[in-house]
Amino acid sequence: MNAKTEHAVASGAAPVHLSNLRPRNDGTPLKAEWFEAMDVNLSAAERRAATLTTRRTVKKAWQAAWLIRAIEVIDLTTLAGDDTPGRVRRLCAKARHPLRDDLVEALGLTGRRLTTGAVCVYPTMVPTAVKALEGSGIPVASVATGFPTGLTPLKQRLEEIRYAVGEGAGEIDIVITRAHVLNGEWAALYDEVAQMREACGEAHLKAILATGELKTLTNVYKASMVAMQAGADFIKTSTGTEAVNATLPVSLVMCRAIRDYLEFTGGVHVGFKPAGGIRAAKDALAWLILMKEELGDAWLQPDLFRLGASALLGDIERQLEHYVTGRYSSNDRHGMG
Ligand SMILES: O=C[C@H](O)COP(=O)(O)O
Repeated sequence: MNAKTEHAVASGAAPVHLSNLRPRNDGTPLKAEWFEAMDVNLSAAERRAATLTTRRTVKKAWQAAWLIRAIEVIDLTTLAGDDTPGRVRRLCAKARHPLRDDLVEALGLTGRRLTTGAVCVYPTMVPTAVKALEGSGIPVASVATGFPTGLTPLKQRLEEIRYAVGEGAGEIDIVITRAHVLNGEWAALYDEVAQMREACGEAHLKAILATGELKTLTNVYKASMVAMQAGADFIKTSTGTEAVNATLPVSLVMCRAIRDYLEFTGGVHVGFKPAGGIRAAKDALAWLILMKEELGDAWLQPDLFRLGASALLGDIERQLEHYVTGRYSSNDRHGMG
């Protein structure tokens, strides 16, 4: 790599300051007038989403810089029934050192802090992750509230949040009750998310809408708005277990809701997290383009944007290796994530 491209990689992915977190979203009272008349046009959303990746392409050095940024916003995730402390420790080691040393050096990033945005695990794995990430500044995110369906009594769901926070999780990924959306029970949805936010204390709350189960994009918009009014710091597409997980049209609608909320509140920034099935580096680029086009550069930082993914990092590393060496290596050279 020559000096010019090295500079593009290094400067395109400026260091991220985790201590500089955004203020929490305090929410608002439930305001149905902000969403009740909304009717999202499905084909218009699909058309706009399809043009995003064709109108803007990211090439060579800038692509490498964007992939570095993608690494910095990954919530590196393991949410499997056979998770063990050993697997979580290996994932945390990968979060601390997401790229091989030879690639870091070839990309001109030696000495620069490079980690994933967070590590995301089940509640009982939080203590292991907290210990493994000690001193790294990488937050531990925990799913909670009966993930992935949320169909346990509210009392238990709130207790689960308090448990994860008590064990050191700085971020809580909650799931909503889909039935509240499907039945138009907006006050019930608002109350549920508001109680969950309260149970989070200082921890940031990401509200998983499970958009693949909400039937319409209009429901996605309304659920997004209600979750933000109830104080969600992030809205997140999916658990990774729905039949349909993160898609660009759904993400577009959620970004528009974030933009409207910013405008209605006079400046409250809410983050966005697509998750589920995001495995290819080119998908990560598509979502970064969406954020830049729809919400602007502030949403290219980990305090306002995360990619929830268990298997994306391996492909990003593979693409960066190709950028540096001109060759592809086999998938099994790129370990967890
Ligand atoms: O929240 C993150 C998702 O569970 C990850 O889904 P994935 O395993 O399809 O990447």
